[in-house]
Amino acid sequence: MFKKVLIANRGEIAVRVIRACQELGIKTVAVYSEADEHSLYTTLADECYCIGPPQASKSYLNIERIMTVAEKTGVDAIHPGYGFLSENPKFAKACEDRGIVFIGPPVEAIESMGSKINAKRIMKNAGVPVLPGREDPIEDPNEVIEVAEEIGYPVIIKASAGGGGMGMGVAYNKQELIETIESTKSIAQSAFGDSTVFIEKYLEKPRHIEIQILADKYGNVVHLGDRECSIQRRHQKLIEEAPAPIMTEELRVKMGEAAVKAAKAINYHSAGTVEFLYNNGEFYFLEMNTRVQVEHPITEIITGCDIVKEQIKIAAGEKLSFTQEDVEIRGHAIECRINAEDAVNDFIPSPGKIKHYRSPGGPGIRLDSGVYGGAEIPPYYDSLISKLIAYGRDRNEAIARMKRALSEYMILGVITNIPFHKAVVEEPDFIKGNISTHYIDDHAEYLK
Ligand SMILES: Nc1ncc2cc(-c3cccc4ccccc34)c(N3CC[C@@H](N)C3)nc2n1
Ligand SMILES: [Ca+2]
Repeated sequence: MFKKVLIANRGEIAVRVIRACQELGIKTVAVYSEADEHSLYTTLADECYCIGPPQASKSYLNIERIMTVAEKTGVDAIHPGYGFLSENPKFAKACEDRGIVFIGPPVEAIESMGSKINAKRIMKNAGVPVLPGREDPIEDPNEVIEVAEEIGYPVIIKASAGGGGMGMGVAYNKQELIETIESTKSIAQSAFGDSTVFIEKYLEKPRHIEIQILADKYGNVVHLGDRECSIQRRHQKLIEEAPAPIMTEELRVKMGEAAVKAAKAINYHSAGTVEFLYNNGEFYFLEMNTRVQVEHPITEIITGCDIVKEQIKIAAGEKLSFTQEDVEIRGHAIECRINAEDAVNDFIPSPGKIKHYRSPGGPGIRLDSGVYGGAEIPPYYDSLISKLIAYGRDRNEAIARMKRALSEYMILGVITNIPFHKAVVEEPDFIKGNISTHYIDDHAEYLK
């Protein structure tokens, strides 16, 4: 097992990884920018080093500075968390070149899943259901018009180097298709330096259901069930839950098998998530995320599995200590992402100093927080303050506990989206489980 690990991240996920390391008896090294000098995670780590000014490009995205600290402190491994360098193959490679274990998947897996066209082609060949369309780059618009007519409008044009909703355009007819190809190509070129785009059938109101995977370095792959992540705004998830309200035992087995097949197809190891679109009974591969995700705690709570500890053990060369038969889903968990943003004012970020802070608690409540009373929320990074998770024996109990915890949670000094979350957990459609990726748009009036 590792003796010392560097956490190349900040905020609540840095706290989360430090906690997992402490439980495994591993020493921790934190890195921080000048904006995070007095943050919670730096006080919990055994050692901490400043790696630069607040701008992410000069700190949390600066591979050389992180490597310098890693080598100076003699760490055995680096955990990238999520975001920042977590899905950057160059970072994973830089670790390996220095004999430092990257706590994540093989470099090749990060690379292949980073190309959405490549990922789709691999999954289709592996027998994983994919949306109708083509898995090769669009060259000749006329040929694409034929494909669009074959699969039927509406169609969606997606950037292969995109992901998480960046670089997508929907076309409802031939005219729009030609325009959408051009506009998506130019966005892709300027955003990712790669104008490769592809076409697929557009689903009007799908649900976003994802499967959590754990795979060791010896070919053992298990899934830890499903999560519903449809309540998003501009591709930023706000509320996630496990299991998905529409999930049945039979569908979970089918989606779980597809996700395990996907992981095996790319010789995956570590924690990973296979994202699917679900549409009246059918599900289709969307993307594979080669990192631990923000919403991993809801899966931890209903399975009893510590995903971050499993990741560390896998990276250290241990075999999975359980099989698929051992995985049991019990109860229901909901996560609300608590952001320093003003939901009433178009969700604009609201950085600043937390003047008063009182955490919720009691039965079924878990709070993964990156802050404390008096902490500064900097404007340089995403606005996530903490994740409030409520567990119940069933979905109604989880909702009742979330409602209670949201009313207990007090954060004064910055504006948060707690009022938004309170409105959602009382909204009739949400309570009935009638949610899709258009939930927020469809309930904008109610959620004001
Ligand atoms: N063929 C087809 N049909 C409908 C889709 C709808 C979305 C989508 C669009 C808007 C919000 C979403 C929220 C969760 C999941 C997907 C979405 C979508 N996304 C959004 C982010 C990226 N993961 C892909 N791809 C789609 N692809
Ligand atoms: Ca993704």
